Amino acid sequence: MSNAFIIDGKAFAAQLRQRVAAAVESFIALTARKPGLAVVLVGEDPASQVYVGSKKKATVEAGMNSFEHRLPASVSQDELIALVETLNADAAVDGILVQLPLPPHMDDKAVIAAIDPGKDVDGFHVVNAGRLAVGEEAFVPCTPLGCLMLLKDHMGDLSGKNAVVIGRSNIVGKPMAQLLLAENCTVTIAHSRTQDLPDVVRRADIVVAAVGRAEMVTGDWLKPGAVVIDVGINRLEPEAGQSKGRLVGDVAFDDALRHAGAITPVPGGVGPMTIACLLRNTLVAAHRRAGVAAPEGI
Ligand SMILES: NC(=O)C1=CN([C@@H]2O[C@H](COP(=O)(O)OP(=O)(O)OC[C@H]3O[C@@H](n4cnc5c(N)ncnc54)[C@H](OP(=O)(O)O)[C@@H]3O)[C@@H](O)[C@H]2O)C=CC1
Ligand SMILES: Nc1nc(=O)c2c([nH]1)NC[C@@H]1CN(c3ccc(C(=O)N[C@@H](CCC(=O)O)C(=O)O)cc3)C=[N+]21
Repeated sequence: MSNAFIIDGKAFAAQLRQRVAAAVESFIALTARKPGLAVVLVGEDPASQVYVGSKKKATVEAGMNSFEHRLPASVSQDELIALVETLNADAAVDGILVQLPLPPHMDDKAVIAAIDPGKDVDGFHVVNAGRLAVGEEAFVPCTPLGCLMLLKDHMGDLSGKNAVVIGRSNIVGKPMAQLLLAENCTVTIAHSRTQDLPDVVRRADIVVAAVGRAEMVTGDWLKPGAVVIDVGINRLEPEAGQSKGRLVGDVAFDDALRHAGAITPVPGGVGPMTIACLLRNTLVAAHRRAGVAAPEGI
């Protein structure tokens, strides 16, 4: 089999960000204010600091206000919730993102529950998860939304396709499965207790890997021609003489290339789409709060 098509998430994300930036200009002309995204980072986790930095840069580049709140890891859950409530009440804030994971003394669920569902641009609040599950308009988590955009762009109609989602987290696997189901796929959700995972994956026309295990999915697991979306972000140990290890996905990329029909790379695949979809959700939140129609097809 010839080499798979490489789905360029970075390029798709750049185009989406341009559409968002154009829509931001129209929003400002209409309402005389900028959409605003508040990002809350608790603690000093270096990977989280990098993500928050790139979110801020992308937000400002799209013409939106970025409000960054960095709190020490020692902050209490009540103090964090008090900050979230201040942001809920702040008219300049359209979207609120509390960077996960939170320090161990905090309960993610309680903090997410404090976010106004209308400002929950991560789509993590139970109200948004419930709306997605029953097919009502919802804020959809950015990573699965970005994966779905790439799939539809590459494949067109997804009706009747066999889709296997590996991973069942509330932020990636479960909402990804809901989105694929809404597109009329036949969806299987695999996880750490799944038996014969390679055989399950071999039946899939679409594979979404969201596990967090470096290069777990190998080429021989794939049905020839399958479309593979690799959500995993795993940092390998540095090689001799290097300070940083390589970033790899949950799929053994070079091996999968020889079996898949198409595949997203890591980096440059799903990651940039997550950030672009965060801007997209913030734009939509701003329109809803202002009571004006959001542009079509964003
Ligand atoms: N590109 C991006 O924008 C983003 C990337 N990520 C990355 O995606 C990956 C997944 O993230 P997230 O969903 O938050 O991770 P979680 O750790 O919350 O979930 C991992 C899932 O994988 C399952 N799993 C673990 N081991 C196996 C195994 N051996 N076989 C089958 N399933 C297994 C777990 O099963 P069980 O439920 O049974 O424990 C769980 O459902 C990570 O690498 C993360 O860094 C995450 C968010 C955004
Ligand atoms: N409340 C919350 N919302 C999130 O959306 C959220 C979160 N918490 N916690 C952490 C995860 C992870 N995540 C990523 C975003 C962008 C890239 C990304 O842009 N990756 C680049 C590479 C980046 C690099 O080089 O390190 C790429 O794949 O090309 C990756 C991962 C969002 N997350």
